[in-house]
Amino acid sequence: MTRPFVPDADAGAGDAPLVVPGTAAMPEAVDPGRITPVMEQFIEIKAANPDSLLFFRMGDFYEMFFDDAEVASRALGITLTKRGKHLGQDIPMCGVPVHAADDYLQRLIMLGHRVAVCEQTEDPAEARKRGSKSVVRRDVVRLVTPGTITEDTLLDARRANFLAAVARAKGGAEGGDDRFALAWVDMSTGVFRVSEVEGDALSSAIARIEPRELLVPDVLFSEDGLRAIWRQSGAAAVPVPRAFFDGATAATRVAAFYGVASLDAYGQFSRLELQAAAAVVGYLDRTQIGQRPPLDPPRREGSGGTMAIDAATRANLELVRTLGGDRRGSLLSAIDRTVTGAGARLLAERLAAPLTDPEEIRRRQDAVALFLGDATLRADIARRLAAVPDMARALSRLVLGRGGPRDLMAVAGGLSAAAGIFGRLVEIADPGAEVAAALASLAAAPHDLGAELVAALDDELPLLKRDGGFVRAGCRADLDESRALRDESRKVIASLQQGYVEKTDIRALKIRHNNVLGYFVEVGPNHAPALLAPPLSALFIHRQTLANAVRFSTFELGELEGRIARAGEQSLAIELEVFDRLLAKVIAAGDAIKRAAAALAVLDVAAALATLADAAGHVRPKVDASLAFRIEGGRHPVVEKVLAEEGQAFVPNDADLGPEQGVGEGGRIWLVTGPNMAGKSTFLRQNALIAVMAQMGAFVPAAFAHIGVVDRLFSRVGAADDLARGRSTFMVEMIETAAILNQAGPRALVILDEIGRGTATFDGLSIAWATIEHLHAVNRARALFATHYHELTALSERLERVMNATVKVREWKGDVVFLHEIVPGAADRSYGIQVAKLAGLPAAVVERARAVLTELEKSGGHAPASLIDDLPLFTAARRRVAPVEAEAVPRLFELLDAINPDDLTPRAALEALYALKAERIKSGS
Ligand SMILES: Nc1ncnc2c1ncn2[C@@H]1O[C@H](COP(=O)(O)OP(=O)(O)OP(=O)(O)O)[C@@H](O)[C@H]1O
Repeated sequence: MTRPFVPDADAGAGDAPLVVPGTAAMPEAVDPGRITPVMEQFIEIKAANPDSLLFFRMGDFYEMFFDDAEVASRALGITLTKRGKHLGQDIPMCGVPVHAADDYLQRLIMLGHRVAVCEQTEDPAEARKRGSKSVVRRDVVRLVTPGTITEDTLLDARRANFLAAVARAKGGAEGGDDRFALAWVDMSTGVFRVSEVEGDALSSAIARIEPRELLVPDVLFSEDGLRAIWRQSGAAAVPVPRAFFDGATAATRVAAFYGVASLDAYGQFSRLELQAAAAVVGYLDRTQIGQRPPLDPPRREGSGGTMAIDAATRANLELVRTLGGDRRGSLLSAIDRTVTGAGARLLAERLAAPLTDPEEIRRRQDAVALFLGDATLRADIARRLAAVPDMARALSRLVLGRGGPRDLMAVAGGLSAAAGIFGRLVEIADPGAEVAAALASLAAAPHDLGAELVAALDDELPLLKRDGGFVRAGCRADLDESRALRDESRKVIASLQQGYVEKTDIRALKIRHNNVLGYFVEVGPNHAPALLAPPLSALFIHRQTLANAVRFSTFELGELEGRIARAGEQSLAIELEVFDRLLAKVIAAGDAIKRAAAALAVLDVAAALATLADAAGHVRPKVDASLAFRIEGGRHPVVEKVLAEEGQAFVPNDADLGPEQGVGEGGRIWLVTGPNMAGKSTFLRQNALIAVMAQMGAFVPAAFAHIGVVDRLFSRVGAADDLARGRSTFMVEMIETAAILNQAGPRALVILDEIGRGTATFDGLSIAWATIEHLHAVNRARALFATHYHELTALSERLERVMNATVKVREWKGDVVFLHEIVPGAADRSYGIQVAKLAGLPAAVVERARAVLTELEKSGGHAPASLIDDLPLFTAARRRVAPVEAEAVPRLFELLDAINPDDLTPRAALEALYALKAERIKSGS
């Protein structure tokens, strides 16, 4: 029986299946009378899984048919063929071999498809017993979606793989704000979290989690204002029937998932959080088809425990990937020295959610300090950790029934490394709370089980348990016996062949094996007559004649075959029994194993941050509940690394944004002016990154740092286009600035880089001006503001907490030399022309720009009419336009004006291009 993708009937379910836009659909009309039984079976199963590509198992292949075949062949670049007819039409088909299916699955999942894996659920021999026309039973055993994968080959070892669901409570009739809840799980490790967020924090919460797949109630899927959030999340967003989120049954459904009567033991959850959690577990039930992933109980995350960083800030600071989407060049890749996948995932999680509790931060710092103080210990732990397999993910596969012998071995390897690491660290007198907690988890790990696994499993292991050969010799006497019998029989076959060669005098006679005939004797066609004729025909029974071989069976071979098969079957049965016994023990010890894996990840992160601090000269920041922000000799961790690779030094800089005695309450605002390329943006960002690193518990690239916890971090760069969302540069800039001015409080850290640049000079200047005044008077946040508007520096005279800072440059023989040093004061001029010269602008343009600048400066910023006429570039251009062409220009402009590139299909764009070209030819003739 296949299960349609519908919510539980008892959850007040409708019968709407989950439909993901863009996936293949089945032909509407089906005439079962005219199709083969297999096709009939396919159509039935496909109809129950309309939202997924159906991998239909046929022997050694997964086949796809109809639209699925077309979609998959295009996506995978595999050949599309035909198989039979349906309603008079050819049935398109393509297939992938089972042994390589993971690769293809991965590619389809990456492209946002979902795949229903349909297996043969009985032996073909069983089907034959029901009659020669019977079709092998098949059933969908699993739906593979981006957020529910567990295979190492499909997962990124160094990244969590979250499936998230979002539930909404509409604001009250009095116009209260909407509230949202998020629930997110990593099925591959068992993490399960829930959290409630205000409407304006939804996108930043999703940005922090970075889910691979996001379940959204279908009513919210296309809602204006939310659609952009789903799209921006980068996750595969899936509209899910509302019944998945049903509030009345949510708590019961989550409790049922854990097999408990009530969730009280797991903590208190809001109704909205339970709705999101219930959607997640409901979806897991549907996609895992009866297999229950080993999830930890849901844990509630309060919103106050971590630094709020919205999506734009995350992107702008390039925390986990660059603006271009690469991991290389991000803060995470610059600071990641972890040696295990689990450690890398924990580091990424900590970077995405810096803490706000100084005490908790201190505990993490203590662990880093411990490893920093002892290089030998650190190197030893890193070496041991490097050999640790991904225990958490192996465990998850085992519990889901998808694990093999190698997963058992991964658990064994992890446990034995855990024992070694425990032994190495337990001697330390005062390891600090974080390491002590990790050690307690390591101590509680099931070490005996680890030893038992190692004793039972062979050194070389097959991927699948059904291949056998994974139980170590000497582990079970009965297994050794039946293996000996099997191997003995193989020797008997070799001697039988020798006997037949002698008996027939055919040296080329061979005994071979295949799945159809079993063991058989094979000779070339020239030797066949001898075996077909008496006396040998009494011994050799003819089975098959091929172009280049003739095959026979014998009574003795048949006998032996039976013995070998029985021995083989018996060996495998014993091995599977051993597997199941070990598996049961591993599952029973699952929680302790998971805790040990988590402890190893914690140690990996602490040791890795210590390694980084040691190599890159980071110091332990002082983090407390004050409003201080004093950095001495701060550096940008990524730019410094890039410069170092080029053999250049980074110039460290100080920042002090904390309140100052005698200058009123609130943080200070540094207004940074300076030429292009001087290092303003680098300076701004480095201070934000230092805050993030300090609060995630890392040491920081500075000589000294004192930070009063930052509760919200904002970083904006003016004039960042957001064409994908269809907003103009300036609009984006203003929306983002508005968000800051509305949300930043005295604990926030605000980084504004050239806000106001995207519009006319005076408008931009006025907006920047008013923004600073507001930040100063209302938000009172600690802020860094970089600008090209030198006029703003006058603000420092009026506003007590606004300081001017500038980046030092030196002029040398008409060129500009950047010193990258931030000093008090305002820039005297912008050096834009010198920078343009450095960039290689043609000398004539640079010269002319200098002349124009002098004129403009003389006339106080207004372009005198004489200047326009004098412009040599314009006059030159005017001269070059021939009279006939000049006439054509307005017409060309007209054509261009009529074009709206955003509305054009590729074909219309091409036609527009032809029209322009035609006009040009007309004017030239
Ligand atoms: N402290 C520093 N030490 C050494 N090199 C630096 C430093 N700061 C910046 N640089 C170098 O200068 C380059 C330009 O820096 P940045 O982009 O921060 O300048 P900017 O003043 O913001 O320029 P623009 O106004 O054009 O955006 C960087 O790519 C880096 O190579």
